Amino acid sequence: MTTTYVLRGVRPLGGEPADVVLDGGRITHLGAPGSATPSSDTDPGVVEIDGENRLILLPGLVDLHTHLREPGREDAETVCSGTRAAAAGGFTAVHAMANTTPTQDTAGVVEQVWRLGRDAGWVDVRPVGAVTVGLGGERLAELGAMADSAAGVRVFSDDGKCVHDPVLMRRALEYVKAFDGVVAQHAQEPRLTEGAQMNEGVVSSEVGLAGWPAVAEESIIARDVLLAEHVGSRLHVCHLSTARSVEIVRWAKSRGVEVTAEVTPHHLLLTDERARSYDARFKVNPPLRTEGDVEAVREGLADGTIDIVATDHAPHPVEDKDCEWAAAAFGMTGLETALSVVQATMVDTGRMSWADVARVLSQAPARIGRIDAGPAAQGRGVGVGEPANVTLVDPAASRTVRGAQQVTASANTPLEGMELPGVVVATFLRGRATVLGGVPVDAGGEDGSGLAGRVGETEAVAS
Ligand SMILES: NC(=O)N[C@@H](CC(=O)O)C(=O)O
Ligand SMILES: [Zn+2]
Ligand SMILES: [Zn+2]
Repeated sequence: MTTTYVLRGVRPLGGEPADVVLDGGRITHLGAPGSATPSSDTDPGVVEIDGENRLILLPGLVDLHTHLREPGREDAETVCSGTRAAAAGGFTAVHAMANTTPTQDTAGVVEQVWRLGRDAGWVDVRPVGAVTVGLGGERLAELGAMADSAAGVRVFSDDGKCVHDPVLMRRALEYVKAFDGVVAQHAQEPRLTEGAQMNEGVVSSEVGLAGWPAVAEESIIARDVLLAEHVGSRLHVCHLSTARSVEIVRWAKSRGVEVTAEVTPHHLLLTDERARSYDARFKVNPPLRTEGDVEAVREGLADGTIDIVATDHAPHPVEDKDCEWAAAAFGMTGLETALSVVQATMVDTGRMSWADVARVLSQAPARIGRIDAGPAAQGRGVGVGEPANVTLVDPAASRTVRGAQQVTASANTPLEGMELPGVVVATFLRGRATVLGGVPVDAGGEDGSGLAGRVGETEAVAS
């Protein structure tokens, strides 16, 4: 039995209140409050949720940059735990980065990750394919075979490492054109960042940690937009973090280069001042930058120079983070807090509307990853007839972030103890609830069979 969900008095994209019905995996009704006819009084297959004219209905969030760690580092995260965390954060699709062990550089490995995602049933998992064999930066991986596999790879990245050889980068850009793919570059000139631990600047010299100059990122982005223009291909810039990176992308777009760019929630919120604590939760690649950089990435996101927010969710086990700064791993979790950080930095500051949030966290990432078409389309909005991939958010609620209480298997959040606005109340994947009452629904598989007995939680939402 599948459940019909009637969402009463919800605000699609933050607009006027409406009634929305999710039935048979699709949005079947969107009308004025009171217009939805299915009722739980007369039909046991109907669950009603009261949005109280406050809850915001967004298209399911799509992450272009997630590290799920499986295969190889299941102690940090698995496809199941990571995608469950994604659903809790309001996501219905994630792109799983290729820096696994073994590397996602063959059709076999990307199909394995894709299958694990499908069996877990929390979100659609779109594996990213490695650009080079083993992320070694020497030989192109089998890009075509990964594109043609069941996983249907469209995004290719050596993330964690930079494709620094310009000849290889050029070949990759040329190659992916054949299947409308995109190369997502981790822009880090390796020679300029040898031994680097944090942003190079006033703070790094004061705390005595080796600095990582902004130009190490900017020089690669500048080179890559020129290469993308030269070969007429699509380039995506991962986790852009400096003011001049924004300037370069703005310039490239003004020339018509097919470049897109992402910023992470942590680069929208935090600065390198955090490194003064020597707390390795703030150690990340690229590093947290300066106040001026934070202002520039916010401005770039608001004016469309930066296309999307991507989490770069990078879980690490406690022994790899709770140690001396220099010995700690780079990376922070982000799936469960991304939407709240965007609300805090962009919506509550008046820089962006909720429709803009839908664009940068769902529609644009779905388009870049080419998952905005086909039967399992994502990021298409909340119109009648669209697949029922939607997220219900309470913008007036807030919570205090506790890494140990998050759904992800790792606790390395840089937001520990921070109070953030916005709570994901419910997430639906093709009409099946993956999260209800703010809690993941352990349904398992596409049939939603696990939903029986969970209706009580739904009533808690409605009351
Ligand atoms: N962002 C990080 O600091 N770490 C990422 C790699 C990456 O995104 O470059 C990881 O895989 O841990
Ligand atoms: Zn990276
Ligand atoms: Zn990453």
